[in-house]
Amino acid sequence: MSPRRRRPPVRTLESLGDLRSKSVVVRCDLNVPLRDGEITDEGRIRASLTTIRELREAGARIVLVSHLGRPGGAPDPDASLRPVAARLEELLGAPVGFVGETVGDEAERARAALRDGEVLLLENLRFNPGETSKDEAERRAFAAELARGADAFVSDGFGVVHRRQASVTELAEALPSAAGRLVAAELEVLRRLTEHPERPYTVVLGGSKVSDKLGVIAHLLERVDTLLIGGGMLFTFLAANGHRVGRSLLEADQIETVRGYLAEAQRRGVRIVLPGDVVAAASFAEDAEHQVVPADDFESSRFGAEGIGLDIGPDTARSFAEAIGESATVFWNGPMGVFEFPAFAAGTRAVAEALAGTGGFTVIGGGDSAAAVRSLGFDDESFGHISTGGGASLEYLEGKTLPGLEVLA
Ligand SMILES: Nc1ncnc2c1ncn2[C@@H]1O[C@H](COP(=O)(O)OP(=O)(O)OP(=O)(O)O)[C@@H](O)[C@H]1O
Ligand SMILES: O=C(O)[C@H](O)COP(=O)(O)O
Repeated sequence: MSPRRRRPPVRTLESLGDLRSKSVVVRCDLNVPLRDGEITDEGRIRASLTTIRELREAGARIVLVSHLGRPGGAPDPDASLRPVAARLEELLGAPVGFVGETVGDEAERARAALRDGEVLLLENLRFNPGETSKDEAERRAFAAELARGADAFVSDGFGVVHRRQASVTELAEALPSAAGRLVAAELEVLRRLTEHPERPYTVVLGGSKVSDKLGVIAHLLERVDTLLIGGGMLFTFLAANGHRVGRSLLEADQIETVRGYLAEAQRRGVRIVLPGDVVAAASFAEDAEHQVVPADDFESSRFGAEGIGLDIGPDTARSFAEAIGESATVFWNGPMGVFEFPAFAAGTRAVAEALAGTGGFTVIGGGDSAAAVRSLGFDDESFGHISTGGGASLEYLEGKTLPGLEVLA
């Protein structure tokens, strides 16, 4: 097992001293799922409230910044934070100003006009190329614009602490900075998973950010007893075992890597459970015709090589539920299928039920995973913890140094 560095604690709000009449920029992760302009899960907005309320009570002048989606450095009306400002205002029970730009004259005027305890949300950070630039100087320049006129920075977007982006890393370096309450609370739970996980320890992986998350597996193999693979990720595993997967999500250039994981798991005695059956659909659509097929014969469905895998099958769901039931600790990231379409939500529901029903310590990580369990009718109390960060919590569990936490230590 690789040596486990103890991570230094992050600075908390107390380190910033008295914030009355101070201009405080708060990085939140308000990246909520939207459907036709409607917020379909407001968990991340609710999770941000504790810090905002505390700063209001402290009399700070609060400038909130966040990203939404991946608009690629240019304005995109479909990724505007305006609907989020409206919902935040309702949940906070206090006015939340909004300006349609992140930096510029209008933003500067609105920031300067804030009075003690008032809240302003700026437009999507990722409309600006400097936010996600690979060039450190560009990120630094954008962070300097965000920092202008501010006295302090609070990092509370747990979902992005694994990103080296201007509002996460360079902004924290530009101002006196500390972790907000959400980041601190998330770290407390995740520390329990990394330092003393009760065994057997099972990790369930799914979702669609396959290339982001495959790499996590190498590190998880050193730490877990069982890995259950569903969601978009499973098809790269099936391909690694020599099976055809039609038009399903596939990272062809990762097949060799995945073969390496399978061999390594065998060497270490880690159980990787792959689906025995999957749901093949005629197309990626809510009302697509579909059929359950053996995972090792995916193209045997009536859609042949045109089929696209959108969920794990019922046998797989049962075997995953059984493995979860036998575990003392379970971490789950990524839906098992395209749960947004009811016809392909059964696998995700089965896994959620198994987590809710086990006596073990359960943690769900990820914006979409959290949205999935809530949309299927589970309440947050059914699970040990629902983390707002998908990629972030996984990278934390991997043992990686997260850039957004390093700058707060
Ligand atoms: N077989 C599949 N094919 C395509 N997409 C899938 C499949 N299974 C699940 N998905 C999609 O995966 C998406 C969620 O994946 P993602 O990796 O973003 O999850 P998350 O970790 O919970 O979220 P985040 O990383 O954004 O916090 C869902 O929108 C779901 O429809
Ligand atoms: O949804 C997430 O995991 C966070 O909001 C981070 O988004 P990103 O993967 O686009 O950086």
